[in-house]
Amino acid sequence: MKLTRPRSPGRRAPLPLAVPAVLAIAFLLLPLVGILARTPWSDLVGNLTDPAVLTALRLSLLVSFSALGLSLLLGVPLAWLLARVDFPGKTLVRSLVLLPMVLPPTVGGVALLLGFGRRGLLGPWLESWFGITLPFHTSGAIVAATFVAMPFLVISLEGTLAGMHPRYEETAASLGANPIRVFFTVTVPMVAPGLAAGAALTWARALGEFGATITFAGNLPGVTQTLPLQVYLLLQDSPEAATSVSLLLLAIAMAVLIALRGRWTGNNGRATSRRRGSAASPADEPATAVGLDEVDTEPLPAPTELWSLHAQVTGFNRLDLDAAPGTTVAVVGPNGSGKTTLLRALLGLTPRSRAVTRLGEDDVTGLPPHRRGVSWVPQDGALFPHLTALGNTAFGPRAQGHPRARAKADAQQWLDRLGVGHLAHRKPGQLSGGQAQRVALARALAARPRLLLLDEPLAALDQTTRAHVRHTLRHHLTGFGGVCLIVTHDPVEAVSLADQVLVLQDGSALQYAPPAEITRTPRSPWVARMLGRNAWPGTATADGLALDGAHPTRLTAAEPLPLGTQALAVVSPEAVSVHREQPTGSPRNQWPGRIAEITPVGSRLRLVITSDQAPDIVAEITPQSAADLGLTEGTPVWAGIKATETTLVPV
Ligand SMILES: Nc1ncnc2c1ncn2[C@@H]1O[C@H](COP(=O)(O)OP(=O)(O)OP(=O)(O)O)[C@@H](O)[C@H]1O
Repeated sequence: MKLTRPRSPGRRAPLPLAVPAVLAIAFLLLPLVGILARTPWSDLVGNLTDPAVLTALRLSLLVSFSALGLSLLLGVPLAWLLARVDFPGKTLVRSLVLLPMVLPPTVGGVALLLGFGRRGLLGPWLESWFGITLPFHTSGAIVAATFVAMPFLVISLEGTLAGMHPRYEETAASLGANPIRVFFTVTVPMVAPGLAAGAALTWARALGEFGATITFAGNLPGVTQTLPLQVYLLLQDSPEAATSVSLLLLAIAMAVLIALRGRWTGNNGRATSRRRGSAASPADEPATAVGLDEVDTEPLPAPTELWSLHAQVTGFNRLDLDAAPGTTVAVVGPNGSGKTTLLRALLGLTPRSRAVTRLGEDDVTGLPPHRRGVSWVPQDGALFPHLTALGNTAFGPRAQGHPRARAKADAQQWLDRLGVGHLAHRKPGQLSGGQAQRVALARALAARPRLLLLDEPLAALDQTTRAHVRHTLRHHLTGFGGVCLIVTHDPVEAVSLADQVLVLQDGSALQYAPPAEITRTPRSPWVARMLGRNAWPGTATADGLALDGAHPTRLTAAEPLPLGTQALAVVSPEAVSVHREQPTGSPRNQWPGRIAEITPVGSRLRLVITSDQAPDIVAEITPQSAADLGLTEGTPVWAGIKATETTLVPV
């Protein structure tokens, strides 16, 4: 059955736009139709196989491919520089690159004469030092073609490079690849579509070059007379032959455009990884919890090497961090508190924070990222889209100099351990979110790091998958002999994965303690709220806390602090009792309020109670109690907290 694309409503072109648009098409088409209409088809073969035409064709191919080669040699580094490095005068350099595209080619030719001609600025030097004379020489035609064509390569590639997120290259460096290796094994393959598009356009432009060539290199048959120059000559003596050669050039130009198909305009399906969580082919298995756990049976080897972490961080982050081998540290903190900056400082990737870092006995502070032994898994995994899961995982061992076969065997082992060995041949775009996370972790571990940095490893996963991948992660981190830092916004992740929790605020460590201690005595309202607890700041009184803020409330606690101590009153939501009437008796702290929100949390309901007399109170009750009390949003209630359930934490 033939499927037709449904017409979207309201897409009909308005007449005032449609008419000039059709005229524009006719305007572009008519000259081309003219060539087709006037081509002497019977003499076509004869015209195109004329020795002079063949010589010009050969020369054109030589010149255009040489110009392409020269453009690649010079233009690729230039595009990289423009896309990746900030330097003074960058805008000027970019304008300079664009100039030959807008300059009349004959003016370009004159400029080349004045630069490289016999009497130009550089010409005499070229002649006396290297014996090179560009004008009236094939090399001159190549220079002219390069001058006008190279901008196409630079502009196209710069756009592609700018669209490629640097985290791929940074991840590659963290796996041990030096900058040259990163460029050739990650950057170039990932920008290949843009590079190919730019190269094809550059070649086509060089093939069609006329004005700069005739002005700078002259029109010498067999030396500088390329096809376009020959068309110009033929037009005077033999217009029919000129039409035939024009047709040939037209066919070549059309072939290039058809091969590019929209890549020039950016619809090139750039080599970026697909969104996580969506399977690519019907053969893809869904990332079901069952699927994930069933394959997760491979036992882990005991860590063979142990690496502690000692870091003194200055700059935006100001903290000292010490962790024993095998410790998993959850890094938590509000947005902008410096979690990612801390990770990047440990990788040596940011000047915003500097980390004096010791891993085991080795000081890695002065080492470039690829020699630190610090593996980084960025938020989306940043799997290289052009490599299979196996290729991705073998990347680290290969970068560290292991032979291909051994690197692959090693990679397969790691994939097996993480339960994704059967997906080794898949490209990242064909993996589900959970599978991709496991491959990213396998890749990081296969690089045998001394410090592992995971930036929100589970953020992109849905709740069910997250629970299972978390379980796997915990399992696999037990076999890791270095320190692992996990940035997370998820309290469950922090508490269940980590041995220590590092709480950051404005770049500094607010608290660094085991999860149980953080849960029991959070040192900031933010952490308490993140962990789902009530935390109200205030000043210690004789029997509790005078709460800060607009509420004149005093809170009674069973174990008061010395008078005047600044402290947080921490109360777990389960300890808040909710009543429809003012409770008599037990709770020492009780306030009237209203239910502002009801949200399910697992098998319980979380209530937010607002009150004129106290800060917002979070309570957790069973759905049965909520039903018995007839609670809905807006219901007036009384909240009660026993003095024994109130912990005071000095801040
Ligand atoms: N390249 C940069 N140049 C200048 N400031 C930056 C740069 N990168 C981050 N910042 C700033 O540094 C601070 C810390 O940023 P960072 O990304 O480390 O925070 P974060 O804790 O990871 O935040 P989030 O939870 O939102 O990811 C923020 O105020 C941010 O705006």
